[in-house]
Amino acid sequence: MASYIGPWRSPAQGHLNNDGNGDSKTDYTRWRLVNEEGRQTWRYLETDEENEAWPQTIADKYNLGLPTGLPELSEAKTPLQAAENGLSFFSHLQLEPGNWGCEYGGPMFLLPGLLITWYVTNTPIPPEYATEIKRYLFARQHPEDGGWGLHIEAHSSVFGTAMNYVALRIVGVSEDDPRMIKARGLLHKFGGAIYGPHWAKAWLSILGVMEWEGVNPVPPEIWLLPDWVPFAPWRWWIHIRQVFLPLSYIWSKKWSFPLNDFTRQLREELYTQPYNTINFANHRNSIHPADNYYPKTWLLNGINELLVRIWNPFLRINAISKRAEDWTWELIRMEDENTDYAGLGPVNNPLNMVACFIHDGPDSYSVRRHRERLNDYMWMKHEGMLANGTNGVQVWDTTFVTQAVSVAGFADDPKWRPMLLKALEFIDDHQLRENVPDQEKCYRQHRKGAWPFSTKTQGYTVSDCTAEGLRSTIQLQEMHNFPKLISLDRLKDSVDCLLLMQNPTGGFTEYETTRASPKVEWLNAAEVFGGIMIGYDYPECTTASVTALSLFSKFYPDYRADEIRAAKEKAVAYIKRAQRKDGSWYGSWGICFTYAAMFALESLASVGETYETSENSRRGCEFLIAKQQADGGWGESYLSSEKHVYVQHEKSQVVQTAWACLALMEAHYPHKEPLERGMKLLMSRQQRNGEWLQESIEGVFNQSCMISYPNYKFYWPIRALGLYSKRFGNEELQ
Ligand SMILES: CC(C)=CCC[C@@H](C)[C@H]1CC[C@@]2(C)[C@@H]3CC[C@H]4C(C)(C)[C@@H](O)CC[C@@]45C[C@@]35CC[C@]12C
Repeated sequence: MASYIGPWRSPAQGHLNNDGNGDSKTDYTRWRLVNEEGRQTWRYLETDEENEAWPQTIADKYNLGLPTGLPELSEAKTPLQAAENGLSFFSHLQLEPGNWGCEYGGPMFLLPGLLITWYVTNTPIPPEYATEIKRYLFARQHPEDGGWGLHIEAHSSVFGTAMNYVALRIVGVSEDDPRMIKARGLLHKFGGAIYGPHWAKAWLSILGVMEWEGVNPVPPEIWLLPDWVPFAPWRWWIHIRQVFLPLSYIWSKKWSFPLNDFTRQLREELYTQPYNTINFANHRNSIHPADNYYPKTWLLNGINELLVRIWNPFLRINAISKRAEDWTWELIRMEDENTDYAGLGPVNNPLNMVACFIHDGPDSYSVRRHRERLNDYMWMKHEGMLANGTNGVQVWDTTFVTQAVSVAGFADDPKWRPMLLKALEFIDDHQLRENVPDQEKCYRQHRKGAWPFSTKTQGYTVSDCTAEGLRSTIQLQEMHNFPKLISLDRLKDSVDCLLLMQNPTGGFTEYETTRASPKVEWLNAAEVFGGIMIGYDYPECTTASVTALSLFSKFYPDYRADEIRAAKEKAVAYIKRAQRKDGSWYGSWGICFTYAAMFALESLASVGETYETSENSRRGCEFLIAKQQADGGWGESYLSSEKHVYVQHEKSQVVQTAWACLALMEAHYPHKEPLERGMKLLMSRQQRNGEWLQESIEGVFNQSCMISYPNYKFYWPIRALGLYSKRFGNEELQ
């Protein structure tokens, strides 16, 4: 049977080991994380000379799961000693430009999209990548049923199984491999790939193993709607519109990779009946219940019917389609140029590459630059190679590390100053200094003064990243006397930027102000994600903005004082409205109620509302106290995010214990005993070299998809342990 042999250079056979499952494994001592001004890529050193000349760093070893050789530390007897031991370990993981790096995996639909893109654009996949991608995907296959889900902890679905099956075939795994037989068996039990959601169908059509008739319409003409139309696409949530954009271009062209032996073979594997006998048009709306997290509305189904049965065959006018394609292409080009082809994220970027391949041709600059840039999304870990959810977590992590050191009381200790100075330099380097050219034309939010989530190259404003960048800078420069690398004017720019991000409701969205009514959610075609069509108010983004603005006004009370006061008042009113009857807040970006409680209670405290003075603060604390487990810890399942109710995790989690304790301490919760028990749990899970081990997944997006924040297990416990000692003294716990 045919199987795909990629256009790769021959595998570096001498460097392949066996991973114990019969699969080959690269030599992990040859991998290096290259970090050029925050741009992170992994390199495999082919020759022994190179390998000797360029030793692995501790961070390389740690990220790869190799022994770091870091020593055992003297046993921590107090929370402060535990915080210091934690920082001691974590400081070794700082990278040369001053940031911290980490995996940002979790979603199981990113890597297949990248692989399909590489395949259809004839991009060589380095053999060491292929070997490690194989290992990662098999490591993440559910052993019970052979499938994959939406994210690493999710139940198997058609989306996860069909896409990852294809991914493994692209990297050269035989269809006769017993694990593939099992996966295919499950896929067939689900009814085959025709029961996948919209995005799966679109990717498979691009690869040429599904027909475009099976994909609900993605008409580029919608981009020609005047801007005043309440549901015009520029008003949609940024990730959805930036994915819809290249997809609409590709859909309009009905572009598919030309059939070859490999894709012909895949067509036989993905379905339960011969490919030529499938009426794909009848399956546009076929979706397995395992994938149907958010069923499409009758309105969207009705629109799709009209588009397919009337508009497409009879009313679609070539001249208008051409204008729409030209305009979508112009927007794709602007996104690529504004991000130096790094893109907003790991779904729109590969799709943009396919669009460039179609428009500019295989050897164009745009395709070549995308080819280089897609590597920015790849990450190596002990299980193999995966695709990250962004091109890194650089700014976000670095700001929280500096804050943890400050809150824990270590920032004035000369021992930590070189580390902090480098971190400040990184934060300085990645503040966004200019708006993008033609900001209005490409519908971008103001960004001068903002901080992004990852790097300045990606360059998208994120409200809470801006807030945290501002906060870290003020802490280091004003409270701990670090050099003023970031001028007051630049701090003012970031405040201006934040103020521009507030919605009339008082709340803050993450990337942009809300541009449309929640009714646009009726047009959500994704099926696997909820709350994705517009930018909503988020408690985390709002509370982080309030906390940062409060700190800014403390040091610079005269700058836009009335506007900041008014913005904070409106924001606090929103935070109180968003609080549920039981005292909790639903967290959208971390799991879940525990995460939101930390940001909410801290922001209330920043405006003087604490347990003693505020009913909202009190209710927030009581909610958390009721969730503390017998072992002193807190643990919340990712199912909270999906179900919108608190779901207890079977085991207390270090990260959530730190969040809950920080929330209570920031709110000045008056009883020490629950906090002491929380500290004991954090200390009991710490290893002798100061590290904490990975537990369950920490982050989420779109309510259903989980995403990893591995550095949370370091800086949140350090911050909590340190703050505890500040509040209650440096005594041994009984
Ligand atoms: C196109 C789709 C549906 C998937 C691609 C993934 C992205 C939607 C998300 C991957 C990273 C996210 C989660 C990103 C990460 C940081 C958060 C945050 C913690 C700063 C949060 O407080 C505000 C929102 C975030 C920016 C995020 C939004 C969604 C992602 C880009």
